[in-house]
Order: sequence, then structure tokens, then C-alpha cells
Amino acid sequence: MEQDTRFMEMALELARTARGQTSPNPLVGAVVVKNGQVVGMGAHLRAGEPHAEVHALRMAGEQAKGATLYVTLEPCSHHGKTPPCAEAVVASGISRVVVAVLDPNPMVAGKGIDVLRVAGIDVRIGVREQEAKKLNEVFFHYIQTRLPFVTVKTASTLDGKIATVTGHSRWITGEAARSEVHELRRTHDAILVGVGTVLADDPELTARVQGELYGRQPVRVILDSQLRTPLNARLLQDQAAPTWIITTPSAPEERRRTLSHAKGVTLITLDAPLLVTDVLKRLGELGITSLLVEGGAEVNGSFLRARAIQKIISYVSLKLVGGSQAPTPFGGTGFATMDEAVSLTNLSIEQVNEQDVRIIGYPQWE
Ligand SMILES: Nc1c(/N=C/[C@@H](O)[C@H](O)[C@H](O)COP(=O)(O)O)[nH]c(=O)[nH]c1=O
Repeated sequence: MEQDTRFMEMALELARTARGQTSPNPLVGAVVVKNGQVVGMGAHLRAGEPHAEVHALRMAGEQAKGATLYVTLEPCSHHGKTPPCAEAVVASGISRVVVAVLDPNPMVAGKGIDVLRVAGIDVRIGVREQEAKKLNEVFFHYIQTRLPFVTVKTASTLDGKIATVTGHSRWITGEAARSEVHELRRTHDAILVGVGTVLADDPELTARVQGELYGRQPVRVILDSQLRTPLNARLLQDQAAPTWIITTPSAPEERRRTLSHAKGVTLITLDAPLLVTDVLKRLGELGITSLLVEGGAEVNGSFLRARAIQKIISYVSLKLVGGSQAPTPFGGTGFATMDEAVSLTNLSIEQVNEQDVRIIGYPQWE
């Protein structure tokens, strides 16, 4: 029924409006329709606040009786921070529910649907299911693995360089591509770089618009086994966001003392050598559901080697800089043969402007 598709698209659009705000909860949108008229709508805006269905049903009021509810994720049936939505839907008098995708949370999967069907509500599942899954790729990954969904973002020239032989890198991509990266940062719980990038670029690793801080600031994670992060690093001065420095027991004691007193800094000590899997496990335990890895080459190479990347976002600037020693996006030991190269699926390739191309893909590990 194309009506169902049309109204589910509306619910998906509503869900997207809260992008970057709902972590660790999913993005959810809901629309209540009676006799072809939209009488209620809502989105889940922040964890702990009402779910999308509750907002939509409140707006519909009495008109929910005999109406249809479109919702992008199966209504919850367990008492989380808010009462179960499935019961609220039954109480509202809704007679039909269309769900895009079932909740992947083992605690919930299908239970919300059962509550609705037992109450005599007609339920249809799977309208715009692929879009609904993609919208919550982070939530689905985290709820099933308790590990952050890892996106690696790279920016390189057409001949694959992230800097010139002299280390010069500002800028490879233009304004439009770089402002997309700030939007990307805003939607992530944390950004991770290696201390090499801190020493080379002295980055702020904040989400900004026109140079000013804007929106929710991600946690900044620095992999720094020997605590080489300089005290005068910009990201230690601005108090713009927490900075977690992940180190090892062999780091010099006086560096540990100095850095642990720097404002906004938390030291996290893991066994040496720092392993990507240990880092991700700890970040997952600390509630990081989405991690944006911004390099450098060594860190990207270690994530590749560990097969710990869910998504790649690569900006390629159509310019050539040459230099056999100029660094490339993925360093480290690399794979020995082309057979081991990892392919990307679900590709999206778009020109950001006449100079920059954005390539998004999902590594196919198995
Ligand atoms: N050189 C470039 C990038 N470079 C990315 C990192 O090397 C920089 O350290 C990081 O963007 C600096 O972070 P900031 O201080 O918070 O702005 N990334 C891009 O997308 N395009 C580039 O041309």
C-alpha cells in the first residue's frame, strides 16, 4: 500500500531531525494518521525523554482512536527510563500499527509487536526496513556488540596523499568537505586520533561552524602509550570537550602526574601494547556508541589490521601532490597481497564540489 510507504518516509524524516542528540538511544520517528490525515507526529529527541510514539499520540489525543500509527522502530515493551510505548499505543485506541523494523535489542525483539497483537491491533512490519536499519546502524551495532560503531574518515589527494613530503596538509579538501566533517563530528559520541596527529597537526578535534563551537561536542580520545601529548596542545587548552588519553603502564610517571592534572583530561591505562580491540571494549564500557577515527595513518592502519572498521568516509580531492615519501591514509604493516585487500559495499560516491569527491562504503570483512 503506497500510503504506508509515504507516511513511513515522513516518520523516517522526523527521526533524522534528532541526529546526534539521542545517544545511546536510537533515532525514532512516529506519525499518527486518521482517514488519510496526519493528526499527530513526533521524534525521540534525547535519551530519558519521551519516545517518538508518545509525542505523536499526545498530539493526536482523541483522534488516535481508530487511527494508524507509523513508527520507524518497534515500540518498546520494557520499562527503560520511560514507561513502555506498546502499552501506551494500546491505551490510545490506535487500531493499526505499521513498523519499519523490529528492535534488534534481544530484550525487546518482537515483544512490542506481541503486546500490540494480543490487544487486537493490526500490525504490519517491514515498510522501508532498509532505510530504517541504515538510520540506526550505530544503535543496532552497539546494542548487539556493546562496542562503538567505528567510522574512519580520511582526506587525501587523487594520488592518495594525506600530506606532502614536508608534512604540509592544510588544506587538502575545500570548505564544503571540511564543514561536512564538522557535522560528522557533531553526530559522534567520540573522535579518536593517535598522538602522532596531535604532534603533527595540533588539532582541536571539536565540532565547529565558521570556527565557533557548535552543537554537542564529542569526547576526544588520544591513543598515546608513552604520554607524549604536549601540555600546550590546543585540545588541552579549550575545555570544549572531555579529553581521554589512553596510555599504558610503561608511560613515564612524571608525564602521568602532569597530564592527569590537566583540566578536562582523563587518563585511561590499558595493557601494553595498546590493542584496538581493548580500546574499543573500554570505550564501549564507557558508553561510546559511535567513534569517528580521524587518523593518522598509523592509527587507521591498526584499525584496518584489526578489521575493526564498520564504515569508511573518504574525501578525495582531485589534485596531485606526488612524493614517494608523502604519507597515505592507511599506514602500518598493511596486507601482503591484493587478495587480502578489503572491499567496500553499499557504496555512495558523490561530488561535494568540482574539486572534492566523497566516497562512503562499508568494509566487507567476511
Ligand atoms: N588536512 C585535512 C584534514 N586533516 C585532518 C587532520 O589531519 C587535522 O588534524 C584535523 O582536521 C584538524 O582538526 P581541527 O583542528 O579540529 O580542525 N581533514 C580534512 O577533511 N581535509 C583536509 O584538508
